Amino acid sequence: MSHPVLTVAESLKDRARAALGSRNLILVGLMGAGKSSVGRIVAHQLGIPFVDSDAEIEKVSRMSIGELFAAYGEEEFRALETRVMKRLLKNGPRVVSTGGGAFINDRTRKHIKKGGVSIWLKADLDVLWERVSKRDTRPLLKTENPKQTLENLMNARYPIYELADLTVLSRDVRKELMADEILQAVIDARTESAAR
Ligand SMILES: Nc1ncnc2c1ncn2[C@@H]1O[C@H](COP(=O)(O)OP(=O)(O)O)[C@@H](O)[C@H]1O
Ligand SMILES: O=C(O)C1=C[C@@H](OP(=O)(O)O)[C@@H](O)[C@H](O)C1
Ligand SMILES: [Mg+2]
Repeated sequence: MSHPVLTVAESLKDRARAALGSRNLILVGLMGAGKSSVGRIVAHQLGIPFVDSDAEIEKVSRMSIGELFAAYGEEEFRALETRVMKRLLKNGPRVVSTGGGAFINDRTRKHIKKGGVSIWLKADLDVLWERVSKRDTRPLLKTENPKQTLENLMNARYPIYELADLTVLSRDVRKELMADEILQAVIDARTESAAR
């Protein structure tokens, strides 16, 4: 017996959830790209846990990211970030939002590559600047010319973010739309690899 007419198209989230399987979905990209806020929505859509590596680092250290940088410096922060990321990626599926420098660190990037599907939220300088300039919580931008610092970070880091499995363009549209585009990218990647 066949039932073609009664087949209801699976929703975007069901298809993305099936495509992800037990892998983690790891959001990477520069400060202000929307990793933390959009990542939470994506996890909710998929019905899987959400973790933000910065929030987790703040929890284990009982310090803010700013306090950690001030007290121990960036190098120590990166070492802690590597350990925390390794632990967060052990069990999937989860949506894991990283801090902007995590994927740039060779050791952390290896854990990310092994731990699931990485997706780069790519944005242009003005979009990022408009967002990050509203808050002063990011220690790397406490410089004389923070917009120039952000541009320097873009130039240094974009070739490395390119190594992520997928890329989605982050721009000023509703965060829910950004989340849908991420789900679609996960589905498309699965379909493409199955077709090969
Ligand atoms: N698509 C979007 N449209 C408008 N504002 C956004 C969008 N995505 C993120 N934001 C805002 O930009 C700021 C930085 O976002 P956040 O999720 O913290 O980025 P990240 O974790 O990548 O640094 C937040 O205030 C957030 O609400
Ligand atoms: O780009 C970076 O090196 C950093 C990004 C921050 O996270 P967000 O990208 O979520 O702002 C935070 O981890 C820290 O301030 C360092
Ligand atoms: Mg964040």
